[in-house]
Amino acid sequence: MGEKLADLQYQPGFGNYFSSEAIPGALPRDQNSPLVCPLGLYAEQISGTSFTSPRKLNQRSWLYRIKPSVTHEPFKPRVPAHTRLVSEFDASNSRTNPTQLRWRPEDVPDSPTDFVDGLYTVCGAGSSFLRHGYTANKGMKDSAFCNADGDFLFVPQAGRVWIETECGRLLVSPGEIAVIPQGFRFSIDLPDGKSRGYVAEIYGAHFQLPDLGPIGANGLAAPRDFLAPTAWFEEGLRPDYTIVQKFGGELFTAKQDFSPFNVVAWHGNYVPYKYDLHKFCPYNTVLVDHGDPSVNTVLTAPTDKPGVALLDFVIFPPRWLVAEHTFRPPYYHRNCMSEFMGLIYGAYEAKADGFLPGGASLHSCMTPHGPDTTTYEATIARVNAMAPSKLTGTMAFMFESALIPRVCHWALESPFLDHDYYQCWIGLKSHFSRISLDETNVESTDKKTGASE
Ligand SMILES: O=C(O)Cc1cc(O)ccc1O
Ligand SMILES: [Fe+2]
Repeated sequence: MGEKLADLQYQPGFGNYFSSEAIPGALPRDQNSPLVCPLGLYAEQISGTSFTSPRKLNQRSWLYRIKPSVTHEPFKPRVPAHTRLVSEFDASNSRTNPTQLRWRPEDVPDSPTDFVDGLYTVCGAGSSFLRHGYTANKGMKDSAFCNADGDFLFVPQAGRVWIETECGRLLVSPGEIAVIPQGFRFSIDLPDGKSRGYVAEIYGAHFQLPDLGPIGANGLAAPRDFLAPTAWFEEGLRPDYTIVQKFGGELFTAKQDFSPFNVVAWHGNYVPYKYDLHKFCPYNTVLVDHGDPSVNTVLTAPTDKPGVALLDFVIFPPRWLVAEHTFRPPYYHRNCMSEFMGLIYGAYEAKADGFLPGGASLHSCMTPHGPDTTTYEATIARVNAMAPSKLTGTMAFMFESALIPRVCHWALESPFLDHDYYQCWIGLKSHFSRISLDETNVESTDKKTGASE
């Protein structure tokens, strides 16, 4: 594994037309599909958008491989069937639940579990948007996974993942994310022996960088910080290799006698990629009021309605808090969008305890939520000492979606479900007084911080 980890090369850029050769000269120069390809390779196109999608949305890549991906035995339903993977959400496997839900981190199992076995669905909607988690303690051996249904956004939380793909390899550490678009075959190994994380799956859309509007041309996630792999291939016989294909929410397997990672060169703009969340350039309040979390959007998967996301991937990274006479933690709110949150490390600003790294919370459409009692009381106790402060050592994130998720039965019955979650708000007491103290507070806050002088 150490040898595998060394010297990984990436190509920077988001949405670029990349090209990469593991052997110089492997890429046809003047056309995509020559009569005979250089080095005797097969040409194969992978289309991530319909052929006729508008040019600015069109995504496809050309792979030049030792054998084409079609060379395998027929697909058969996978045995054993996967019990915790759901994609058609209905009353048989899930229910809606408007209450605030929170889960403690799942344990990584003791029994040998690779990424495919360790992938489980927490919640989702229709057949169009899902959130999964995974826990794994062994690499995928002689097998590759292919999601024919949609794109995977990986958010490892503990333990790195080594992802071999048809375009090359990605090493993804907690604090980084990776996107494996629909249809790419990939295999996951675990350099640290085990890994746990979150996965969002989207159907029918790909991730884009958000528009920056009045922020301007720079800020948030910079295109050059996204890294695509460079061509890498395996050759030779692999007598018992299995392709596991998720297709219509069900798993199928097919045997072949070679590695699917046999692409010697490729070019195109449909690629897996990774991004280090620590490179995010956050924008934030510099005078008053807590801004909406959309300002921290890393990637967005749009719906047809302008500004309405199938999935926004939003982060809450380390940053300075400087707002004056402002309640700095998230405000209390209800949202027509549904919010699934996870914590990669540290503590989240709205929850003093109970929201643990590796855990998750779900505040569905119009379900009220906000800071817990401890956070609220501690914040207003500091009303006269609001010096600039830095949030450090934390990385939380949110999958925010226009769809209303159904929650899988097993997730509602899980021993990791925190039945006392509601208690964190029960202690919020009335501070109501008919005589407002606001004006005096404002004045003393500004004087004490010195920040506005
Ligand atoms: O609910 C949450 O903690 C996420 C969130 C954070 C924030 O700063 C503002 C709104 C919001 O939904
Ligand atoms: Fe929220």
